[in-house]
Amino acid sequence: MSAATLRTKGLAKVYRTGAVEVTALRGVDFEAREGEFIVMLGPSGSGKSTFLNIVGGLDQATSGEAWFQEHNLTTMDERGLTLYRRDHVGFVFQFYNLVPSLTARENVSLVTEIARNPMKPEEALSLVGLEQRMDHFPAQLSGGEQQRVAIARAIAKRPEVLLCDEPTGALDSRTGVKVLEALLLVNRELRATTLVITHNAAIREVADRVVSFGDGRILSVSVNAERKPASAISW
Ligand SMILES: Nc1ncnc2c1ncn2[C@@H]1O[C@H](COP(=O)(O)OP(=O)(O)OP(=O)(O)O)[C@@H](O)[C@H]1O
Repeated sequence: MSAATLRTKGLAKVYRTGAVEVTALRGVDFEAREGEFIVMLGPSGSGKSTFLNIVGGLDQATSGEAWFQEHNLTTMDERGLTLYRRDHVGFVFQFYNLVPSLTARENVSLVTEIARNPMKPEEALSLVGLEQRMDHFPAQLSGGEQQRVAIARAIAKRPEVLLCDEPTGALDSRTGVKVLEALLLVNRELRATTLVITHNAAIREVADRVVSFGDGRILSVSVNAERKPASAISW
């Protein structure tokens, strides 16, 4: 069994806004190995995005620990977290956040220009099946294609960790399946540890493991003895 890429222990997060406190995470113990594909389910407000943001170095825990390989993210300063995000983490969100005035190729170049060991934008776009669309602007692409550009942008730096928050949330079933296929392919090709948050329970079938959140905790973890291909699911 390969070593843990991500690990948390007693991870807790309290948001304070003025006098109001919201406890988003209440002690989460978690481990993800190299190359694992993990689907995270749970009701709205159960802490999934907060968890993803902390292991992605976008937010700080209130207590507990989060580790990337041998690096403790919870004691890292801002600069360390910036380098961690830049060099090791790819993010994919529900809304693609592409620059409208740049082509697909140029959107991916934004990342490859600052990464340490990037692939060429063309290689990343080919991996997600967009070799014919590199010179199109976002407005000339469908929602699913725009999301695949966003995936190409996230993976062009060859991240060890790929974090996806509702990547198919804005897409219909057929388009969402294509996006899921792209995620599964890059997970296989790059061996990036991949965490996918979704409200869509059908997606659980493609995962190695399924983690269910509830009220700031992990309520259950299940292992899929058999994984379905994305083409076998719909919603
Ligand atoms: N920046 C913030 N400031 C204050 N409270 C926050 C903040 N971000 C999240 N919360 C609160 O923390 C709790 C967990 O939110 P989080 O977004 O992690 O849940 P989630 O499971 O991802 O929900 P969803 O599925 O709706 O995205 C919620 O009660 C939310 O209102």
